[in-house]
Amino acid sequence: MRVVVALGGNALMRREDRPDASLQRANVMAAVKSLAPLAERHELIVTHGNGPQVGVLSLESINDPNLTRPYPLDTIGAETQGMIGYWLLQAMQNALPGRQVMAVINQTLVSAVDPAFDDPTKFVGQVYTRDEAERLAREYGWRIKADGDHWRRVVPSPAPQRVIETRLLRQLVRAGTVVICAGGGGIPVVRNDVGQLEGVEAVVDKDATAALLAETLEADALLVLTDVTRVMRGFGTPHQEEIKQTTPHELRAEDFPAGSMGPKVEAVTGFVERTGDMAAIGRLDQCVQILAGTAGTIVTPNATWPLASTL
Ligand SMILES: Nc1ncnc2c1ncn2[C@@H]1O[C@H](COP(=O)(O)OP(=O)(O)O)[C@@H](O)[C@H]1O
Ligand SMILES: NC(=O)OP(=O)(O)O
Repeated sequence: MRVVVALGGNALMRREDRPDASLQRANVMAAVKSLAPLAERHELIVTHGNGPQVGVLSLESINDPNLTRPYPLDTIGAETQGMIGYWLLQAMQNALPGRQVMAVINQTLVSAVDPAFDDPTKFVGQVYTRDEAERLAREYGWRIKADGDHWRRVVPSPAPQRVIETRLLRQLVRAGTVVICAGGGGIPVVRNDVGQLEGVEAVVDKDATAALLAETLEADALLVLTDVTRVMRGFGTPHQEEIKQTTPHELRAEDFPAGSMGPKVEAVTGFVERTGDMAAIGRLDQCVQILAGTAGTIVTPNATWPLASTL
């Protein structure tokens, strides 16, 4: 099977964690321990989030007295691909001796007139109190939004239209390489007036790019891996209930929050609708069981889809 997994930002660094490299590397090693059995049995493509890390590197750049202007977000996105990609690459190589593993820096085409540029929704960086966030917004010109009980910086997150390097990625996968790519949803780029690629100030949603990549690379399954066992109906209410197996039709009848579960549900729903294959959302450490259909929220084209026999 060919499997695309999207590794949640939470798996690498929780919002409230200190951003020390040692902590993130330990989290990456734990993630890879869970993913290695999938890579042993299947063609594996790994994408990862970068929201917390973009915030850290952006603040460093803002506070660098030697810079005339802070680094733009496309450049910071590339930095996070290099940094997280390197951690994942090394951990995968150590876990899978004899397997070819490659981490690539790559770009995702977005529309320069995507409405997301006027309505930032992607949370980046750490959490603040409302007062702190408002002070930073005034000082740095940030847009901020409530994230649960906290406040965070938000940046535009335009829809991914195409992963620029798709053909090369396909060749790597066909050659048996475990491919780490489209980190942070891919470096956001547009085509300028003369047809040249150019970076833009944005952070693409990695779940949305993972779904696009899964479709274009003809994956058999898309796994969106995060820190919750299953998607819940009535999340956070006394009546919340886990969704075990569902269909795009059923999921589209529910409401999920824009900054967290919403993009994941949209990604899996869209993939299943467009391809007729399976997708799932669940906990990283249960990825093997999720692929077998025995854990997570499994999304199939219809309720009678023959899960066990197909997987
Ligand atoms: N209906 C829901 N079911 C389960 N989790 C939900 C739901 N709505 C919101 N969440 C929240 O979504 C979070 C996962 O989204 P997010 O923090 O963006 O993940 P990641 O950083 O791993 O990509 C969970 O930790 C949970 O708090
Ligand atoms: N780029 C992105 O979607 O990152 P997170 O998963 O950390 O939000």
